[in-house]
Amino acid sequence: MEIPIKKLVSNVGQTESLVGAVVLVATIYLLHSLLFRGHDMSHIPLAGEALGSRSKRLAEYSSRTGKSKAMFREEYSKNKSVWRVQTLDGDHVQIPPQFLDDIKGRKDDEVNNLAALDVLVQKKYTQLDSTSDMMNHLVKSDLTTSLNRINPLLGIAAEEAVASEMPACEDWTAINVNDVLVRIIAIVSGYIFIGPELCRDEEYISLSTGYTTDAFTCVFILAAIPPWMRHAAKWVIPHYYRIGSYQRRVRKFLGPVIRERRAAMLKPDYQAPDDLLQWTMNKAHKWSEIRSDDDISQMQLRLSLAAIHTTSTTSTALLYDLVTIPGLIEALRAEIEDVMANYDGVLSNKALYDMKLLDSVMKESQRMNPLGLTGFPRMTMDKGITLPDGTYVPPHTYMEAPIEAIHRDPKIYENADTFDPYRFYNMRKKDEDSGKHQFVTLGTGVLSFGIGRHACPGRFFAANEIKLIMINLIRNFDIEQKEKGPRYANLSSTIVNSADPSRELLFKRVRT
Ligand code: HEM
Repeated sequence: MEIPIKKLVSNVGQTESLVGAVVLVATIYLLHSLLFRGHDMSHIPLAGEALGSRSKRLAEYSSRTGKSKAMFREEYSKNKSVWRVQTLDGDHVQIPPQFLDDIKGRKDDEVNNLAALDVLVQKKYTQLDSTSDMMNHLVKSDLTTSLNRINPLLGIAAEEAVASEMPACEDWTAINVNDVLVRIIAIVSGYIFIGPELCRDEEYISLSTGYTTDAFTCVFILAAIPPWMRHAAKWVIPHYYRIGSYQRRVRKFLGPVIRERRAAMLKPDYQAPDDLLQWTMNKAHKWSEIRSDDDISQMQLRLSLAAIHTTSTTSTALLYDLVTIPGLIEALRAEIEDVMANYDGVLSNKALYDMKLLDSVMKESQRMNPLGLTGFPRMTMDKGITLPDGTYVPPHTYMEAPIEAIHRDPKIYENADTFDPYRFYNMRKKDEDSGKHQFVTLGTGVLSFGIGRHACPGRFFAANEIKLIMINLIRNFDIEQKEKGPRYANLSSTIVNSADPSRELLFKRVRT
């Protein structure tokens, strides 16, 4: 067959360009791997070494059939010191409980939580901000210290939100409890974050719940593809665009409110609202991170990211646990009625403190079902660190604690795989003075709120919020699992260990 000379010349040209391109890419790749090769971590044992290849280990880590959970538990029981898990984002070093005190005591320029959170939320590609100094300050110094004062408001908010969001349930009714809880928690949190009127606005509910869902869907999609593709890939992920749209919408929603409040604050007799938006406005001038009203609005979105789905998924997991333990709902109802009678029906901070079975069940549920297989994300900074047993962890290494496996450690807990509603209740009874063993108490045995300086500052608020919502659900409804059998399994893959949001529970009203 005759090949036209022109086509031949052009094919040769194309082939040469192709070869040239391949050589160029290969050279860049080689140079990149030589110049920016990760630090040597071969002295740290690798999880799944026996699988033989990186691709097999990655497949196991990201399988959707709970293989990563089994892997974390097995490696945890095998290793005495730190060990590594291979991920698409490099090796993640796992910290056993005996080193947590050492690491939590180190300064932020040695091990840093924000640098690790940036990796966790794929900030390089998503530009997502998780927390900030001012947000921590507001939650610690304004929200938590106000709990005595705002608890009655939180009680009203919880009662109203359960009443408005739960269907009538005159007979047994199947409900996707996670969907309902997300809305209830957005409204109750919003009551304190932006006030009783705005928290019920559908735009606020959509912003405060949707932002996290879209942001984390984007993060999970990005985390599942090789890093070199992420910058390009993000442009075809619809959730990526939505992150920007929430940021624009919150500006439009809260901008006029902030301006109105600021104008009203000039009037001498103005009673400023007692909510987190107002506390942010009052202190904005002291924080360099707040340069405009827009920054104040964006703070509310970031707050939702930290506060709403963490609390709703914790509550969903708790309800899934409650319904599988015969007699537990009745026992909790009896405790609630007793304590309420002692406090003339007022759900004060102290009354909630006295609901010790409820508190114990919440902590046991968190122990059995932490939201992640790992927690306590920390990044080593420029120098790397040497652990108490002499192991060196190089600079810029992502570290975390295998918290699900720690929570099931038989050396820490008797019958660690059994849900014991009275576990922490009994421990608290024996050890009453120390304040230990409460839902909000930190320790190396239950790490769901982290540990140390950067542990969750919102846990006191979350504890009261969950209690108040549970009190309203338990007093008003009988609750059962829809599909009989074992507790609904968690969704588990990579480091995720979330209550399955698609399952239903049955509710029947017992009190009108
Ligand atoms: C049950 C619900 C919640 C869970 C399970 C939870 C869990 C966590 C965890 C694991 C951390 C990281 C701790 C560490 O790295 O050591 C954290 C940090 C944080 N949480 Fe929560 N959280 C919850 C609710 C809340 C709420 C309601 C708020 C706000 C009102 C909040 C605000 C924060 C903030 C600001 C940080 C960053 C702390 C820092 O960087 O120093 N959280 N949370």
